[in-house]
Amino acid sequence: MRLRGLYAVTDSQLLAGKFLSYVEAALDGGVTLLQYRDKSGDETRRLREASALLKLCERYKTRLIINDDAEVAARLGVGVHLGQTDGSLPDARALLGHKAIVGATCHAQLELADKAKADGATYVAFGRFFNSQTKPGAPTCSLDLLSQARKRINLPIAVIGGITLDNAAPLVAHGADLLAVVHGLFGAETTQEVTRRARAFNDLFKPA
Ligand SMILES: Cc1ncc(COP(=O)(O)OP(=O)(O)O)c(N)n1
Ligand SMILES: Cc1nc(C(=O)O)sc1CCOP(=O)(O)O
Ligand SMILES: [Mg+2]
Repeated sequence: MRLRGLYAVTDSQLLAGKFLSYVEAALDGGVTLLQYRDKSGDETRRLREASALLKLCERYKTRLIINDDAEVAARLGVGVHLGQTDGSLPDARALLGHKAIVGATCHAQLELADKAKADGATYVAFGRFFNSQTKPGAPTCSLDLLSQARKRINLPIAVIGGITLDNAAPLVAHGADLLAVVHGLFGAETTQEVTRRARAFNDLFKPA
């Protein structure tokens, strides 16, 4: 499977009261990867919500990724996204097997991407590219760094941080494969608008 297109990332606060309906609306518009990102620390909730997302993903033939938690990913048989302090990537790879998607945060550091690749990552993620309501304090990353990464790293590249339909096109032009988006997708007033945005993000990958 080619990892290219919209990478929808959930946010428990933003999606409170509309979690499954908004995620399904995004899946309707087309999602290459769906990341379950929950920072509540409530493991029971995490397993319950991730299981519900897995059912939806199976219906839409979308791959599910669990943020931070390789154990939950292993229980569900899905992929994981690990930041620099989220545990060992080689251990996660060993736990999940060679077919699992394992992503790694590389901030704005090419050396971290080299290491992630050597450790068995499926994709590398750079960010944040713009002001982010979800994670305002994340380190910043430039388009120039993205171009360098594209030349140097032969893995799918995810980009993240403040991405919207208005600012995403240059990221694709500079080599991004996956647009990882929270607010720019789910910060919509209606499910119809979520679906429209998902379609429009995917359209950015179509040849002109
Ligand atoms: C696709 C993608 N890229 C980066 C991140 C950030 O991961 P991390 O640095 O571990 O920060 P948290 O998301 O855990 O707050 C991500 N989740 N997804
Ligand atoms: C979870 C996350 N990680 C980032 C990084 O730069 O590593 S930015 C970010 C937040 C993404 O949400 P939004 O699309 O609302 O900005
Ligand atoms: Mg993390």
